[in-house]
Amino acid sequence: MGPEATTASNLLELRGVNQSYGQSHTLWDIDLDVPEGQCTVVMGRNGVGKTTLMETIMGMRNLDSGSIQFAGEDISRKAIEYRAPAGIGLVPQGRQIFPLLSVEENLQIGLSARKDKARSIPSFIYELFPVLKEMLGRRGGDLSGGQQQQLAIGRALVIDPKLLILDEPTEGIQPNLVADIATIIRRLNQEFGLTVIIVEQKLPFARKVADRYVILDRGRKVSEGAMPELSDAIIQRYLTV
Ligand SMILES: Nc1ncnc2c1ncn2[C@@H]1O[C@H](COP(=O)(O)OP(=O)(O)OP(=O)(O)O)[C@@H](O)[C@H]1O
Repeated sequence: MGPEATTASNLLELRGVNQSYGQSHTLWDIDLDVPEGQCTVVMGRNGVGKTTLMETIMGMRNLDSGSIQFAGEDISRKAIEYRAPAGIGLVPQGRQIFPLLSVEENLQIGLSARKDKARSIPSFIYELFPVLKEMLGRRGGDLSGGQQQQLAIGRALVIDPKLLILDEPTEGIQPNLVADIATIIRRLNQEFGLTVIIVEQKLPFARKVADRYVILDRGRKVSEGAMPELSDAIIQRYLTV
């Protein structure tokens, strides 16, 4: 970044984060800056700790050491129940739609985490995803993969988050629908001003939606930068299987 570039302030900042599953040390000394209003993609081969990092940000995993600042507040020791109302929404890996509940009930589950305890689904969700409105009474399990992904994103949005985390949103989605998901993420980021973190394996998709990249390898951050700086040498070293 040249000296003339203005530095965006960080909505989320991790410093020296370590995390373990029992004896297995998974995240090592992670520093992560997530600039407000930008889309950051987290990449890396299978099993390097990407999902664990997202779950740590959500408060689903305890820190061994280090700190997490969100919107200027230290949330390192705050419980998971606090983090959604504070403004962090998660679209989990595999989507985690409740198959026997209706679309409407799946969305209402997201509402319970709202700070203001609002009872109704914000109308912008149906503007973004008209198909959800048409299918409100249908069971989650009867939706197609692409529709379930829209439902999972809609459920994360009902809390009106400042930060939206999507863990492999294109996994198991038909290739022709992947572009739709890219468009949705772009809109959320640019029109709605949401700060976004995506975990993603598909490089063309990452290049399309993200401003910045971060690469993990065996639990450590090994590279980061503006998306155009992601070189073939880095791809070869850390991403190619
Ligand atoms: N609940 C758990 N208990 C114990 N070990 C776990 C648990 N979840 C993940 N791990 C281990 O932690 C490491 C990191 O896994 P994680 O799922 O975070 O990686 P990932 O980069 O998201 O992988 P993928 O791309 O396959 O989703 C792996 O070695 C995994 O086996």
